[in-house]
Amino acid sequence: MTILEQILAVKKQEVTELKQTFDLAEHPRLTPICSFIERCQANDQLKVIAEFKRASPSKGTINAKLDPKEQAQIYQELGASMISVLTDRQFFQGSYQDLAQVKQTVELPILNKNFIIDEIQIDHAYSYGADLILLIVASLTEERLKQLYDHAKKLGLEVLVEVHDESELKAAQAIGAKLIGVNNRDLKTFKVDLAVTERLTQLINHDREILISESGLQTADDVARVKQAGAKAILVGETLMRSADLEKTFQDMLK
Ligand SMILES: O=P(O)(O)OC[C@@H](O)[C@@H](O)c1c[nH]c2ccccc12
Repeated sequence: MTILEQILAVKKQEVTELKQTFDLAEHPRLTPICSFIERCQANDQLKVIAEFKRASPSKGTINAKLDPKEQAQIYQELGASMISVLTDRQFFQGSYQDLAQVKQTVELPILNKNFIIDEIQIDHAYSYGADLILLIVASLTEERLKQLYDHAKKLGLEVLVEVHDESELKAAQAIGAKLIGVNNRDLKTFKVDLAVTERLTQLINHDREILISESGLQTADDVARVKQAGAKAILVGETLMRSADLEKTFQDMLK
């Protein structure tokens, strides 16, 4: 079994549990939804999506000591346009508590990073204050992708649709996705290659689709490369979570 298959098996169990324990009607959302798309449309500046990620299956523990509220506050002060919060417990050491705390701390859109396979997970994320959810094309059939996308939109959420190759990009475009995340990391092999962004950008309709380059970005050269390729935003996790001087790391990456 690949890691992705292992993760999806755990998600199936979580969905069964959630269906028994969680009901959106009993946990209404209290905060309005904060749009990322509007921020992207406001100006041409490259947007930074800063991620809170304690661990990952490919890297193990990245940084288990950081407090999500403090980290999110610093991300906001340094100019991040959105915060991404991993909420998977088993593989990424995250939680919905982290998400709720980040949402309470900052005035930025919050992206819930998880492996969504069922509507109940979307309801749950919505209830905890997520403004955007992630849908990973590689882990869904085209039919489920469309159903989950429509469910999220009905709640008023924005959806980041993640792709890694041409056929996945086609599937994202077929459902009308506006926010397209090109993951430079292959979720099956964990290999990172920024050429994935450079390849897929050519198939994107940049007038109506927003390209977000995700994963493996470390240096100013990396950032310049995906920006040059047409990325409107970058999603950075590990580099920020390992940084001992976030101000310098932001400056270094964006110079
Ligand atoms: O830590 P990195 O290499 O900067 O990557 C961040 C982000 O792109 C990565 O965490 C990610 C991209 N797609 C995902 C899907 C699920 C979990 C995590 C991810």
